[in-house]
Amino acid sequence: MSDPLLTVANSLKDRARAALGSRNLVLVGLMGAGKSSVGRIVASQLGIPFIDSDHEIERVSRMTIAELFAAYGEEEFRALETRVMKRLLKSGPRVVSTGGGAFINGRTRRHIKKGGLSIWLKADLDVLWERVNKRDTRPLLKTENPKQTLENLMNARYPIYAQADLTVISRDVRKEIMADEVLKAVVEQKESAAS
Ligand SMILES: Nc1ncnc2c1ncn2[C@@H]1O[C@H](COP(=O)(O)OP(=O)(O)O)[C@@H](O)[C@H]1O
Ligand SMILES: O=C(O)C1=C[C@@H](OP(=O)(O)O)[C@@H](O)[C@H](O)C1
Ligand SMILES: [Mg+2]
Repeated sequence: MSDPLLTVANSLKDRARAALGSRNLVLVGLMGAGKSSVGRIVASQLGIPFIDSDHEIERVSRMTIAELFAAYGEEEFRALETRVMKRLLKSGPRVVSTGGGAFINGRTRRHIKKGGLSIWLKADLDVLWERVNKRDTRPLLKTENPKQTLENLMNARYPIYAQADLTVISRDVRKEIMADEVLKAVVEQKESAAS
């Protein structure tokens, strides 16, 4: 006998997959929002490839993000990020998790708008801080007061992330639940576009 709960779960995946079509699903938002970890789950649920743009940048440059910032500075990093994103978005469907600054860069944002459905994982300061303060891999947070830096980035960037096609609130629930909320948002945008 089929399990009714399983049937609902399957149909959410199938409906989200159908709604996405050949587009890329692009996760944007601040450091710690869960783009990399939730994106991986969403891709596996949809049965399509997952790419994290930071990992791709590290693979092609054979350097870590921290090394790239230290050796070439943020401007060069952004130029490389733009090139990598442009290439990743040429074909789909894929789930592409971006680094937090990608959508803020005008050129990269235009590539995202052209090549994908963008989704902002929006979180409040305390949620982000709890997550990012456990690791020191993020060069932009190597400041005297990293929590204040994060808050400044929130103030500067949130109006721009708000231009994403969809928004999902990233909260302290399991990553699998966040992934389901992303899938639901994809389904709902399709249904509201059709009505
Ligand atoms: N929903 C969640 N619940 C608990 N921890 C989470 C959740 N989402 C992400 N994390 C953790 O927060 C940290 C940052 O997540 P990550 O996916 O790297 O974010 P981003 O790519 O947006 O910077 C990681 O350690 C990750 O395991
Ligand atoms: O917000 C940013 O400008 C950055 C976010 C990082 O990615 P995550 O958002 O995945 O941490 C990484 O791309 C780099 O450290 C710069
Ligand atoms: Mg990430």
